[in-house]
Amino acid sequence: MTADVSPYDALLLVSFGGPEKPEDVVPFLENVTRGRGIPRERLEEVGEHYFLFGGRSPINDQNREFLAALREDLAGAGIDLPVYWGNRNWDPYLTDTVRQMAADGVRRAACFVTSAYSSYSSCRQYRENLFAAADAVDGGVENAPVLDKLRHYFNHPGFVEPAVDATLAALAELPDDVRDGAHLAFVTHSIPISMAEGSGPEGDGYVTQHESIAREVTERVRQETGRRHRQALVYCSRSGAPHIPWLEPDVNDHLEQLHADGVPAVVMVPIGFVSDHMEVVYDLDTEAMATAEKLGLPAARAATAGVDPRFVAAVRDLLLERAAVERGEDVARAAVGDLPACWDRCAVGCCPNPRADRPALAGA
Ligand SMILES: CC1=C(CCC(=O)O)c2cc3nc(cc4[nH]c(cc5[nH]c(cc1n2)c(C)c5CCC(=O)O)c(CCC(=O)O)c4C)C(CCC(=O)O)=C3C
Ligand SMILES: [Fe+2]
Repeated sequence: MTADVSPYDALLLVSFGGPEKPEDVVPFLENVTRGRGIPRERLEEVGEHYFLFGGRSPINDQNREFLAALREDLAGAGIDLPVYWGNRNWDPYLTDTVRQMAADGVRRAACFVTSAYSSYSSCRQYRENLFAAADAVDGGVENAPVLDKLRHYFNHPGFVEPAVDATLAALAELPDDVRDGAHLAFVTHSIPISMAEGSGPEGDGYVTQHESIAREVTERVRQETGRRHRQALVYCSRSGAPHIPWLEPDVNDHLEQLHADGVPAVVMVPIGFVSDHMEVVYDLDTEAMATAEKLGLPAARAATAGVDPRFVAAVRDLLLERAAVERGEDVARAAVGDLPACWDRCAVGCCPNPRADRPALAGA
């Protein structure tokens, strides 16, 4: 593949956003949960997670690092392309960034979202955010840059290989006498079951995609260690009203169960997340680690992809792949595991909005 990025003249990093100081926490939570029926007690509890870390989420700094790494990677490959960054829930907001892109004369940008899987929250909602940002440009969507969302990358080798190495490193942290019997707990964000059922073009995409990668990482770990560790997909960060069912088991309940079953140790592998943001440093490193400690269950947590050079290079690969597709060329799409590489444009009914039909970009 050549380093031809045409028809793109910019890359846009799209992320969730997070608060940076204590005064930001409540307005940030209001942005996230506007119109979503999250109980007040849950918001107060989550606010406390942020206050425990000084009112500052790590996510924006992680995106700044990722941006710097991306720019370096592109420059190193001889690609001269401006890289922008915009968030759904906090400054820099996508609407401001897309306005700036329009003012800078950007015509067509490839968008990389810091969320690897299908679901309303992790895909269509970002597509709605992209539409709203384009629509907020003077003159509306017609005058805004064309925004193409790059395909899901949960099964891109640049995302999976760092997870394998991180799992091996976490296993190595466990005491020698419990390592071989350790279970792997692959962790991702819980979502409402109705949202999970509607995810992806055929439904159940969220769980199916995670399960595929959990199996692939487990198999690659076996190839390295000669051990087939038992594994399960479990969930963190359940929100919403208690009467609405969300994906289970919760990681803490899972740890209790492992302990009750006599499992000697566990490695938590947060395959649902691309960096060590609040869900990871609070829900796993703080809360789930406390559960493991209380149980006397040796536990280690695998690192997320973060700025691993292979993950950063995966963004370049996805950009060049999509650019070639848009130029009408044949491309080989990198993918590992038992699912094929994902589609470029989401199907019409993919990951429906549970509340309202809002316009979204980057669909068929
Ligand atoms: C699938 C998924 C991902 C992974 C994909 C992706 O990355 O997009 C994700 C990531 C994140 N979620 C984050 C934070 C929050 N998520 C919330 C609430 C919710 N998340 C949901 C789903 C997801 N969330 C859902 C269905 C809700 C209920 C409300 C709604 O229907 O939207 C709430 C409200 C309080 C609460 O109820 O927990 C907060 C504060 C942060 C920032 C962390 C930081 O600050 O470091 C990140 C990266
Ligand atoms: Fe979330």
